[in-house]
Amino acid sequence: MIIAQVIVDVPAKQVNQTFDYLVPDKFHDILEIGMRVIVPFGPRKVMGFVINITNDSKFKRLRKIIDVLDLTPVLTDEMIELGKWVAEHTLSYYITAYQAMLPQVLKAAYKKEIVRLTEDELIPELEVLFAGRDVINFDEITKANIPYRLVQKAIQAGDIYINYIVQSKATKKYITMVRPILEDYQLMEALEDLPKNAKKQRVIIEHFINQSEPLSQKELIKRYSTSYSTIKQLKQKGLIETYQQEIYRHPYDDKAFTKTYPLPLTEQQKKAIQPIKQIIHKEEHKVVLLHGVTGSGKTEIYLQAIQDVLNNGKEAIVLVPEISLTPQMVKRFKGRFGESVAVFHSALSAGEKYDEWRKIYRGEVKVVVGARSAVFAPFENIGIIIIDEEHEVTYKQEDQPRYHARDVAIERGLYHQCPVILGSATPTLESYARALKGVYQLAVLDKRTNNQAMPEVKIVDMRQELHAGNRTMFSRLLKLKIEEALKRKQQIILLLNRRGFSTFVMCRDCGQVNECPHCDIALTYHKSSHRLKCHYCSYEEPMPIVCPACQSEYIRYFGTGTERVEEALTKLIPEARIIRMDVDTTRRKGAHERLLERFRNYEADILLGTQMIAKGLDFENVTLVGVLTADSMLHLPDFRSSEKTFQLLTQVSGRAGRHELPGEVIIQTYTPEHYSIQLASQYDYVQFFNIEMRLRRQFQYPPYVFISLITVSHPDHLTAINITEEIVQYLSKHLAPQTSVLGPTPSPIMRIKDRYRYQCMIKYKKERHLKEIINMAIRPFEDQMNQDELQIIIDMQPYQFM
Ligand SMILES: Nc1ncnc2c1ncn2[C@@H]1O[C@H](COP(=O)(O)OP(=O)(O)OP(=O)(O)O)[C@@H](O)[C@H]1O
Ligand SMILES: [Zn+2]
Ligand SMILES: [Zn+2]
Repeated sequence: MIIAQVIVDVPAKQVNQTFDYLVPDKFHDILEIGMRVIVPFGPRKVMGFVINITNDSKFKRLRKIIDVLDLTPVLTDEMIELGKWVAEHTLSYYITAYQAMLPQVLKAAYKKEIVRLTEDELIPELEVLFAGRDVINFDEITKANIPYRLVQKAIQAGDIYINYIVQSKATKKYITMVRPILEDYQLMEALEDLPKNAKKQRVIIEHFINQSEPLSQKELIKRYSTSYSTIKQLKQKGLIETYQQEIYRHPYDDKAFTKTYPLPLTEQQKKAIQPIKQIIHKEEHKVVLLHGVTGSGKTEIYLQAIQDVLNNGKEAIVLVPEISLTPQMVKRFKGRFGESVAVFHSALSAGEKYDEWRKIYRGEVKVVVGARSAVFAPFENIGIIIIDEEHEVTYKQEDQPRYHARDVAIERGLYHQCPVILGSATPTLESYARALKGVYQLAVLDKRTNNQAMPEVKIVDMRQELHAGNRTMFSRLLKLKIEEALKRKQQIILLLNRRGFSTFVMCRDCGQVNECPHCDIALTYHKSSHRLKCHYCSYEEPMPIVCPACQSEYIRYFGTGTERVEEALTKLIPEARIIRMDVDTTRRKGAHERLLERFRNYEADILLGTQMIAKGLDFENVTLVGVLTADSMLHLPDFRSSEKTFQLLTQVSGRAGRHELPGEVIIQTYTPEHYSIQLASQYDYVQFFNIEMRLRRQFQYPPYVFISLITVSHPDHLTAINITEEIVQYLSKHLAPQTSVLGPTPSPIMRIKDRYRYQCMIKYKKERHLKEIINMAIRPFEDQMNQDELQIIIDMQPYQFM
C-alpha cells in the first residue's frame, strides 16, 4: 500500500494539515514528493501538494488520488520544509505558503499540452500520438493509456516537455495584425479604382502590393502616418483584413547587453568584500550587513561575490525592491553574467514569470534578480543570497502569508550554508542593532567610489517662507537653484513625499471635507478626470459644483498632488520641461521605464515624482535634488515614521552628483529642527541610530521588543469592538505579565470598504508559545469567520499600521 500525504487547496483552519490518500497502481512509478495531484475532497475535486509518501496510515478508509499533475516535482525537499516554516512563522495555512512559493501558472486553472522538442524518433507510443504534430493535448496521453513512466522518461531525455496554458486571458498577449485578402493583381485593380485623393488608403495598398506579409496595425499606422479609420475603410472595401495574433514576449532577450568586467576594487571595497569571500569559501552561513553610503559601490561588491559563487558551481539570488528593478539594474547583472541571469518582477505576465521560473528550476540560469518573491527561487545549490536596500518595506508581504523576505533568505542561507548579504545606505534599526551585537557581521563603505563628496544639503524652513509672503510650494532658494541648474543645462529631481500626495476637496465656508462613503478617508481629487476617488476602495464620484453640506460655491481642492505641483511649477518656471512620475502616469506597463528613459535622454529638465523616483536611479546630469515636503511622513501613526523619513531623505539625496558634476540638495520642511531631517542632511546614520534607539527603548518599540498585530474587521461596529475585546482579554490572561496587550484600539483608518477595523497590539520580549496562544484566542471565532463577514488578520511582524 502506498500512501501520499497531501496538503489540499482548501485554505481553512480545519483543513490546515495533511490528508492521506491511496496511490493507485498506475501512479506508483511516477509519483514523487513535491508533485501536485488532484484528489477528492468531500464532494469536490481539489488540487494538492504531495508532502510525503509512506506505507501506512492511521486511517482505515482512504480515498484515491485521481490524477497526478506533474511528471517532475514542483517543490524540492527544501521548499517543502521552507513552506512549513513560512506557514508556521506567519500563522498562515500551509497551502497558502506553498502557493506563494510557486508561479501563478502552477496554481491557476490551466490546460496542459505536450510539446515536441526533438526531430529524432520518439518511442513508438508517442510517435503515433503526435502523428506529425508538434504539440498535442495532454489529455490525449491519458486517453491513449500511455504509461506515465514512459512520458516521464521522454521528458527527462529532453525530447518533450509539458506546457501549462493558463485559461485566464490576461496571460496571453495579442496584437492586431493586418494582411491583404486579395492577390497582387486584384490589389492593383483596386488601387486604380481608389479615388486619387484617398492618399492614405493608396499608400497602404501599395505597401501590400510590394509585400504581402502581414504587418501589425500599429506599425502600419506609424510607418505611413495613417490612422485606424483608414484601415477600417480598406477593411470595409474588402481589400484587407485584421486578426489577432498572440505574441510571446522575451522581456529582455531583445536588448543587447554589453559585456562588463570586474572593476578593480577600491581599498574600501576590498576590505568590505574580504569577509564575504571568506564565508563563501568556507561554505558557512553568516549574515553580513553591508552599510554603504549611496554611490559607494555596493553593487560591484555583489557582482564580484556572485562571480566567486558561480566559480564554485553554485547559484545566487539577488533581491532588489520592485521599483529599482529598472532596465538599468537588469543591465548591470546581465552585462556581467549574460544569459545565466533570470529576472523576476511583477510586470512580467504570468507566462513570462513561469518561463523564468522554469529556467531556474531546470538549472538553465545561475543567478536570479528579482523582487520579494524571488527569494523562493527553486535553486538547489545556493551559494549567496543578497538583499539590496534591505530597509525597504516592500520586502514584507502584506498579504497571506505575511512573510518578510529577509527572514526567508536567512532561513534558506542556513539550509544551504551560505552567506546572506544585507546591503543599504540606511539599514533598518533591527539589522544595525544586530550587527552591533555581533549577530550579523558589519562591513562599511563610507565613501563614494569616485571620492566625490556627498552632495551638500540645505534645509529650508517653509514657515519662514510663509512669513516672508511666499505662498507657493517652492521656496525662494529652491526656485533660484532650479533656475541656475536650468541655465547650466543640468537636470533636477523633485520629490513629493507620498503622503502629501493627496489632494482633498474642502468647502471654504463650512470646512466640509468630502469623504468616501465607505471608508474613513478623504476622497482624492483627480484633475485629469475631474473626479473624486477613494484610494482604498476605488469608489468615485464627480467633483461637486457646490458643497454638499451648505451649498456654498466656494468649494475647492487643497493639498499638493503631483498634478498640482506640476501646474504650479510650470507657472513658476515656464521654460522647464517636466516629466511627472506618479501612480497615474506609470499605470501602464512599461510606462515607468519609458519616462526614466526620456529623462535620461535629456528630453526633460525636471523629474517630478513620488517615492518611486527616490531609489536606485543613477543619472549623470542630475545636480540638484529638491524635496518639497520632507515632513509629510513624520506624523503618520507608525513608530517607524522617523526612520522612514530619514531613509527617504538619504536615498533621494544620494541621487545628486553621482558622477563628475557636484550635487546639491534642498529639503523644504515645516519642522527643520526634527532630528531625522537634521541628521539626514548631515548623512549621519550612526547618530540617527543612537537617538532613534533611545526613543524606541523609551516607548518600547522594536528592536527592543517584538510586536504582533491582530486586526479585527466587521461591517457591524459593535461586533468588531466586542470580538477584539474578547481576544485582548484572552491574550492578557494567557501571556506573560511583562507582555503588554493593547486594545481594542480603532485602526488609524477605522473604516475601509464599509468594514469597521479594530486592533490589538502585542508587545513582548519573550513569549515561547505566542503563536499557539494567538491561535487559541481566535479559535472561538473560526466558524464565524467562515460563515459570517468577520475577518481577523494576524501579522506577526507588522510594517503597516493603517
Ligand atoms: N571599484 C570601482 N571602480 C570604479 N568605479 C566603480 C567601482 N565600483 C563601483 N563603481 C561605480 O561607482 C558607481 C556607484 O556604484 P554603485 O551603483 O554600485 O553604488 P551603490 O552603493 O550600489 O549605490 P546606491 O546605493 O546609490 O544604489 C557606479 O557607477 C559604479 O559603476
Ligand atoms: Zn460647505
Ligand atoms: Zn473608499
